[in-house]
Amino acid sequence: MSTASPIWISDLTHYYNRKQEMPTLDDINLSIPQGQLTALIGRSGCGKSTLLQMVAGLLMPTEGAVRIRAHTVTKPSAKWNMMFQKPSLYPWMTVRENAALGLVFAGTYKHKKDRVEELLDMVGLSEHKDKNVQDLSGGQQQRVALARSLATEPEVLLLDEPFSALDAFTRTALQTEVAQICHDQNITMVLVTHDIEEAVAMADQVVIMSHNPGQIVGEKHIPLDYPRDRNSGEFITLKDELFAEFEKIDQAKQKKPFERLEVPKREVKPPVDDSLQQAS
Ligand SMILES: Nc1ncnc2c1ncn2[C@@H]1O[C@H](COP(=O)(O)OP(=O)(O)OP(=O)(O)O)[C@@H](O)[C@H]1O
Repeated sequence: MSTASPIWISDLTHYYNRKQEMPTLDDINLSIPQGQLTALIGRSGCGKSTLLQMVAGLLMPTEGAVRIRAHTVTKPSAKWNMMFQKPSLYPWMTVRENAALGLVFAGTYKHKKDRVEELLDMVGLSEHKDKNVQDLSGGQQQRVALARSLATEPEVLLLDEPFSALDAFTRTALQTEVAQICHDQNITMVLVTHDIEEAVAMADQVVIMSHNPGQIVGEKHIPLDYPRDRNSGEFITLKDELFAEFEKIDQAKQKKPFERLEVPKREVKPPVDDSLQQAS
């Protein structure tokens, strides 16, 4: 089982270039407790992927910092794995070889071969392990990417719209499975999505962002057990409440399209100031 870590995002502001009047991300403060499943939702262009890339260490903020456990994130790490909309597999390799890649790079595959086998079984690919990944469907390829992400026993799993290219049945199945796996293995998950139903299906906490500038304008706790019944009254009510929240934000933005919305300052105090310490 992984030992998941809390994420601290403090006073984070980002400009992609100096000519921008409004920052892409504006004074983002967010703490994500250990093992929590968080969804970032917001309209296209509000900065969700930018924020996720900063948590992944793929992009540095103009101001502020992301910390995972006691480390300031300054570069990618196998401890926090990212999954994208496209599974980015090596087409000439088999399912097993692709799933093992993270371990091969870490030099630990020899000792952890069994883990790859177990994960491929867990994600429903038992019969496909020796196939070339090109011969799999999109959903199966995304399962390979999931097995590869989990093989290195990440503390944090970062998902950038990972299921949006899949058909509705596969998408629903993977949403349920990934949430259950993260929940069971105490992995801290951050999911970027446009899809309110996906957020309610997978997350413990939904963070709502607005655009121009990208701000956190709301947060909603989803107090439902896993696996979740999408037809239950509670599920539908939570989904409706999130839609209503979204509409409220849209109306506020229509009145002030390029202004900050007034939201209470969120206080996030990371436990230690270790800005010189880097994650390995
Ligand atoms: N490399 C870049 N250089 C300059 N601007 C960028 C870059 N990447 C993103 N942006 C801009 O930053 C803003 C936020 O983009 P981002 O992709 O983070 O939003 P998003 O909420 O994830 O959008 P979507 O839901 O459509 O994927 C957008 O206005 C986008 O055009």
